[in-house]
Amino acid sequence: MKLQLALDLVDCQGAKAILSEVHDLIDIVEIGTPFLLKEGVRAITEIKSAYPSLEVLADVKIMDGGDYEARLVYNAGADIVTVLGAAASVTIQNVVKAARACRKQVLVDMIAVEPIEQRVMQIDQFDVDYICVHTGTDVQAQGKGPLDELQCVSAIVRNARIAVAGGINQETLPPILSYRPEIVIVGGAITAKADKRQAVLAIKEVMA
Ligand SMILES: O=C(CO)[C@H](O)[C@H](O)COP(=O)(O)O
Repeated sequence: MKLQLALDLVDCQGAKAILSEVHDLIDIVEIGTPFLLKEGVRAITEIKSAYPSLEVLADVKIMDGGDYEARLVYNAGADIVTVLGAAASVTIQNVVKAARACRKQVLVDMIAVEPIEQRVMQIDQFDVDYICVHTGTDVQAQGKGPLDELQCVSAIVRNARIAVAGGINQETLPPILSYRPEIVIVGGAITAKADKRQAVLAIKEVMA
Protein backbone atom coordinates (compact mmCIF):
# COMPACT_ATOMS: atom_id res chain seq x y z
CA MET A 1 0.00 0.00 0.00
CA LYS A 2 1.39 3.39 -1.05
CA LEU A 3 0.95 6.82 0.52
CA GLN A 4 0.42 9.65 -1.95
CA LEU A 5 0.81 13.20 -0.65
CA ALA A 6 -1.44 15.61 -2.55
CA LEU A 7 0.05 19.10 -2.91
CA ASP A 8 -2.80 21.37 -3.98
CA LEU A 9 -2.64 24.82 -2.42
CA VAL A 10 1.04 25.55 -3.00
CA ASP A 11 3.48 26.94 -5.53
CA CYS A 12 6.83 25.33 -6.43
CA GLN A 13 8.61 26.94 -3.51
CA GLY A 14 5.94 25.85 -1.02
CA ALA A 15 5.88 22.32 -2.45
CA LYS A 16 9.64 21.98 -2.07
CA ALA A 17 9.43 23.27 1.51
CA ILE A 18 6.88 20.57 2.38
CA LEU A 19 8.80 17.86 0.56
CA SER A 20 12.02 18.77 2.35
CA GLU A 21 10.23 17.72 5.56
CA VAL A 22 8.51 14.53 4.39
CA HIS A 23 9.95 13.23 1.10
CA ASP A 24 11.53 10.18 2.75
CA LEU A 25 8.17 9.09 4.25
CA ILE A 26 5.95 9.13 1.15
CA ASP A 27 5.77 7.01 -1.99
CA ILE A 28 4.07 9.32 -4.49
CA VAL A 29 3.90 13.11 -4.65
CA GLU A 30 0.83 14.54 -6.35
CA ILE A 31 1.13 17.80 -8.23
CA GLY A 32 -2.46 18.80 -7.52
CA THR A 33 -4.83 20.49 -9.95
CA PRO A 34 -4.70 23.98 -8.34
CA PHE A 35 -0.89 23.73 -8.11
CA LEU A 36 -0.76 22.92 -11.85
CA LEU A 37 -3.13 25.77 -12.67
CA LYS A 38 -0.90 28.14 -10.76
CA GLU A 39 2.50 26.98 -11.98
CA GLY A 40 1.91 25.04 -15.20
CA VAL A 41 3.65 21.81 -16.21
CA ARG A 42 7.03 23.25 -15.18
CA ALA A 43 5.96 22.33 -11.63
CA ILE A 44 6.10 18.65 -12.64
CA THR A 45 9.61 19.05 -14.08
CA GLU A 46 10.87 20.97 -11.04
CA ILE A 47 9.56 18.50 -8.49
CA LYS A 48 10.68 15.42 -10.43
CA SER A 49 14.17 16.94 -10.85
CA ALA A 50 14.37 17.77 -7.14
CA TYR A 51 13.10 14.33 -6.03
CA PRO A 52 13.83 11.83 -8.84
CA SER A 53 13.28 8.79 -6.62
CA LEU A 54 9.69 9.81 -5.80
CA GLU A 55 6.88 8.81 -8.13
CA VAL A 56 5.22 11.97 -9.43
CA LEU A 57 1.50 12.01 -10.20
CA ALA A 58 0.22 14.98 -12.18
CA ASP A 59 -3.45 15.56 -11.40
CA VAL A 60 -4.31 17.05 -14.79
CA LYS A 61 -7.79 15.45 -14.83
CA ILE A 62 -7.72 14.95 -18.62
CA MET A 63 -11.16 15.22 -20.20
CA ASP A 64 -10.30 15.58 -23.88
CA GLY A 65 -7.33 15.23 -26.21
CA GLY A 66 -6.08 12.18 -24.30
CA ASP A 67 -2.98 11.38 -26.34
CA TYR A 68 -1.69 14.97 -26.69
CA GLU A 69 -2.31 15.99 -23.11
CA ALA A 70 -0.94 12.78 -21.57
CA ARG A 71 2.29 12.96 -23.62
CA LEU A 72 2.71 16.63 -22.67
CA VAL A 73 2.57 15.70 -19.01
CA TYR A 74 4.68 12.51 -19.27
CA ASN A 75 7.32 14.45 -21.19
CA ALA A 76 7.38 17.03 -18.39
CA GLY A 77 8.41 14.25 -15.98
CA ALA A 78 5.20 12.75 -14.60
CA ASP A 79 5.13 9.03 -13.83
CA ILE A 80 1.34 8.89 -13.49
CA VAL A 81 -1.31 11.10 -15.11
CA THR A 82 -4.97 11.37 -14.22
CA VAL A 83 -7.87 11.17 -16.66
CA LEU A 84 -11.50 11.60 -15.65
CA GLY A 85 -13.81 8.59 -15.54
CA ALA A 86 -16.44 10.93 -17.00
CA ALA A 87 -14.34 11.41 -20.15
CA ALA A 88 -15.25 9.58 -23.36
CA SER A 89 -14.00 6.00 -23.40
CA VAL A 90 -11.80 6.81 -26.42
CA THR A 91 -10.09 9.58 -24.42
CA ILE A 92 -9.28 7.19 -21.58
CA GLN A 93 -8.06 4.58 -24.08
CA ASN A 94 -5.85 7.18 -25.78
CA VAL A 95 -4.29 8.10 -22.44
CA VAL A 96 -3.60 4.40 -21.83
CA LYS A 97 -1.95 4.09 -25.27
CA ALA A 98 0.22 7.14 -24.54
CA ALA A 99 1.15 5.67 -21.15
CA ARG A 100 2.21 2.37 -22.68
CA ALA A 101 4.25 4.16 -25.39
CA CYS A 102 5.98 6.31 -22.74
CA ARG A 103 6.25 3.42 -20.22
CA LYS A 104 4.23 5.41 -17.68
CA GLN A 105 0.98 4.93 -15.75
CA VAL A 106 -2.65 6.08 -15.76
CA LEU A 107 -5.02 6.77 -12.88
CA VAL A 108 -8.71 7.19 -13.73
CA ASP A 109 -10.43 9.60 -11.34
CA MET A 110 -14.08 8.63 -10.78
CA ILE A 111 -14.93 12.00 -9.21
CA ALA A 112 -18.61 12.97 -9.75
CA VAL A 113 -19.49 9.86 -11.78
CA GLU A 114 -22.97 8.75 -10.71
CA PRO A 115 -23.91 5.97 -10.60
CA ILE A 116 -20.37 4.68 -10.40
CA GLU A 117 -20.82 0.89 -10.80
CA GLN A 118 -21.42 0.49 -14.53
CA ARG A 119 -18.73 2.99 -15.55
CA VAL A 120 -16.16 1.34 -13.27
CA MET A 121 -16.92 -2.04 -14.86
CA GLN A 122 -16.28 -0.56 -18.33
CA ILE A 123 -13.10 1.28 -17.35
CA ASP A 124 -11.74 -1.83 -15.62
CA GLN A 125 -11.55 -3.39 -19.12
CA PHE A 126 -9.36 -0.57 -20.50
CA ASP A 127 -5.99 -1.74 -19.09
CA VAL A 128 -5.74 1.29 -16.77
CA ASP A 129 -3.32 1.07 -13.87
CA TYR A 130 -5.51 2.63 -11.18
CA ILE A 131 -9.15 3.47 -10.64
CA CYS A 132 -9.55 6.18 -8.01
CA VAL A 133 -12.60 6.64 -5.80
CA HIS A 134 -12.57 10.37 -5.08
CA THR A 135 -14.88 12.64 -3.13
CA GLY A 136 -14.16 16.16 -4.40
CA THR A 137 -13.51 19.14 -2.17
CA ASP A 138 -16.93 20.76 -2.64
CA VAL A 139 -18.73 17.49 -1.90
CA GLN A 140 -16.55 16.89 1.16
CA ALA A 141 -17.84 20.23 2.45
CA GLN A 142 -21.34 18.67 2.42
CA GLY A 143 -20.11 16.08 4.92
CA LYS A 144 -19.44 13.24 2.47
CA GLY A 145 -16.45 10.93 2.10
CA PRO A 146 -15.26 8.13 -0.20
CA LEU A 147 -16.05 5.11 2.01
CA ASP A 148 -19.38 3.97 0.50
CA GLU A 149 -18.11 4.23 -3.08
CA LEU A 150 -14.89 2.47 -2.09
CA GLN A 151 -16.90 -0.45 -0.74
CA CYS A 152 -18.89 -0.64 -3.97
CA VAL A 153 -15.87 -0.27 -6.30
CA SER A 154 -13.78 -2.79 -4.36
CA ALA A 155 -16.43 -5.42 -5.01
CA ILE A 156 -16.45 -4.72 -8.76
CA VAL A 157 -12.87 -4.10 -9.88
CA ARG A 158 -10.98 -7.14 -11.17
CA ASN A 159 -8.03 -5.73 -13.13
CA ALA A 160 -7.02 -2.24 -12.02
CA ARG A 161 -5.57 -1.35 -8.65
CA ILE A 162 -7.67 0.94 -6.46
CA ALA A 163 -6.78 4.39 -5.16
CA VAL A 164 -8.86 6.47 -2.77
CA ALA A 165 -8.99 10.21 -2.04
CA GLY A 166 -11.16 12.86 -0.51
CA GLY A 167 -10.60 14.38 2.90
CA ILE A 168 -8.85 11.31 4.31
CA ASN A 169 -7.31 11.80 7.74
CA GLN A 170 -6.05 9.74 10.66
CA GLU A 171 -9.60 9.23 12.01
CA THR A 172 -11.34 8.33 8.71
CA LEU A 173 -8.54 6.05 7.52
CA PRO A 174 -9.15 2.76 9.45
CA PRO A 175 -12.39 1.69 7.67
CA ILE A 176 -10.88 2.74 4.32
CA LEU A 177 -7.90 0.44 4.93
CA SER A 178 -10.20 -2.55 5.37
CA TYR A 179 -10.73 -2.45 1.56
CA ARG A 180 -6.97 -2.61 0.98
CA PRO A 181 -6.57 0.18 -1.60
CA GLU A 182 -3.22 0.22 -3.39
CA ILE A 183 -2.87 4.00 -2.99
CA VAL A 184 -4.13 6.15 -0.12
CA ILE A 185 -4.14 9.82 -1.13
CA VAL A 186 -3.91 12.43 1.61
CA GLY A 187 -3.72 16.18 1.12
CA GLY A 188 -5.13 18.65 3.63
CA ALA A 189 -4.76 16.36 6.62
CA ILE A 190 -1.00 16.71 6.15
CA THR A 191 -0.44 20.02 4.36
CA ALA A 192 -2.67 22.05 6.72
CA LYS A 193 -0.81 20.84 9.81
CA ALA A 194 1.95 22.90 11.40
CA ASP A 195 4.10 19.77 11.91
CA LYS A 196 3.79 18.03 8.55
CA ARG A 197 6.31 15.33 9.32
CA GLN A 198 4.39 14.35 12.44
CA ALA A 199 1.15 14.33 10.41
CA VAL A 200 2.65 11.94 7.84
CA LEU A 201 4.04 9.72 10.60
CA ALA A 202 0.60 9.57 12.23
CA ILE A 203 -1.03 8.53 8.91
CA LYS A 204 1.70 5.94 8.31
CA GLU A 205 1.21 4.50 11.77
CA VAL A 206 -2.45 3.86 10.99
CA MET A 207 -1.52 2.38 7.59
CA ALA A 208 0.93 0.00 9.24
O1 LIG B 1 -7.45 15.59 -6.09
C1 LIG B 1 -7.68 16.38 -5.21
C2 LIG B 1 -8.61 17.48 -5.43
O2 LIG B 1 -9.10 17.42 -6.73
C3 LIG B 1 -6.99 16.27 -3.89
O3 LIG B 1 -5.64 16.31 -4.14
C4 LIG B 1 -7.36 15.00 -3.17
O4 LIG B 1 -8.75 15.03 -2.88
C5 LIG B 1 -6.62 14.84 -1.85
O5 LIG B 1 -6.71 15.99 -1.07
P1 LIG B 1 -7.56 16.07 0.30
O6 LIG B 1 -7.03 14.96 1.20
O7 LIG B 1 -7.25 17.45 0.85
O8 LIG B 1 -9.01 15.86 -0.07
